[in-house]
Amino acid sequence: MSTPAAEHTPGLTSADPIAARARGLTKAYGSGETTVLALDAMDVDIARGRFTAVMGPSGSGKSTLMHCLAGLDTVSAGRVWLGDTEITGLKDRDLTRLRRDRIGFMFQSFNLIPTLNALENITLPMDIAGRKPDGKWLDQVVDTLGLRDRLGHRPAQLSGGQQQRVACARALASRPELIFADEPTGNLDSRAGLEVLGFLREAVDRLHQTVVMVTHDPGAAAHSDLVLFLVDGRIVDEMARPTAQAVLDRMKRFDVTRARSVDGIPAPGRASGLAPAPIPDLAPEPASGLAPGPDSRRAPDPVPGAGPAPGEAVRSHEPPPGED
Ligand SMILES: Nc1ncnc2c1ncn2[C@@H]1O[C@H](COP(=O)(O)OP(=O)(O)OP(=O)(O)O)[C@@H](O)[C@H]1O
Repeated sequence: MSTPAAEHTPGLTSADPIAARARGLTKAYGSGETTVLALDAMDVDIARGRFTAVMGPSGSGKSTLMHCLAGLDTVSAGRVWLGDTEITGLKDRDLTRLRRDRIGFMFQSFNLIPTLNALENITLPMDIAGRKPDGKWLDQVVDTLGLRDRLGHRPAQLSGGQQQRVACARALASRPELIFADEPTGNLDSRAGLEVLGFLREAVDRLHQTVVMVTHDPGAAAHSDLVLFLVDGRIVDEMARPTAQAVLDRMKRFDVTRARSVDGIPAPGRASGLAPAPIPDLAPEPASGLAPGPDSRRAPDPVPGAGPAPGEAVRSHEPPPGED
């Protein structure tokens, strides 16, 4: 939503400290007649220490927003900050370091390394960065997520829910300023999904982490403190203390609006038959050059569990937290 600075910016009351911020955030894909405006001059503030959900119809720009806030994708216009650091304009190498040190990622496919046990997977991003885990914090994360007796197990020896908990612990382990979760329950049955949402909630309530979660599921969004609703690359509404029913009702209204809009003039950010964006491929420490753009995106790995060998971890299509 592009709002004048003096007005309320979605995601925040004036008293909240800010974990991430975007102003005039614009992302266009393609050029000329085939241009798709995925984000349309968006202003947003992500409150620190809170759980924010991002919802909206398919193609509304949710993943693009997450990628741009996380510095996984370049912006076409506008500015993005992580805390006080402006990330737009950072060199690729600095961006990589910032993501590794300050951001945690959780994705739909857990992206664990099959040959490493749970503990090794959890600490892998820090190992790659040459950082020693904070033992006390790690213990707290492991216990909060109920993984204590599973640390020596490899992913194949864990249930889907346990694997996602390991992915959650990996995102939390370095105590990042901000955790981005893209459909983190998408590959889980409802019980395991609920469990993971409960852990994300606890990460915010007990461990004082900040979580931004993209989801299609009103039930998942109901675990958040605040839901931001996107339509055609703009934030059109927000809902504090959401319930699943209230979120569902709000989403239904978008369907009606969109159906009307399809009959008439297409909305600016409407998809032009393109598939939603897969997670971009990220190299570990790019030697130089440009931040990963849309062309660097690869289709997701179709073979579940067929993750890369340990040495290839950083080339995965869905970057483990801070491991990019
Ligand atoms: N690499 C790309 N090249 C061209 N267009 C893209 C690319 N990535 C995304 N888009 C377009 O940008 C718009 C927003 O996509 P995005 O993936 O952010 O939406 P979304 O809300 O996350 O969708 P979904 O809920 O289906 O995952 C869509 O119209 C999409 O087709």
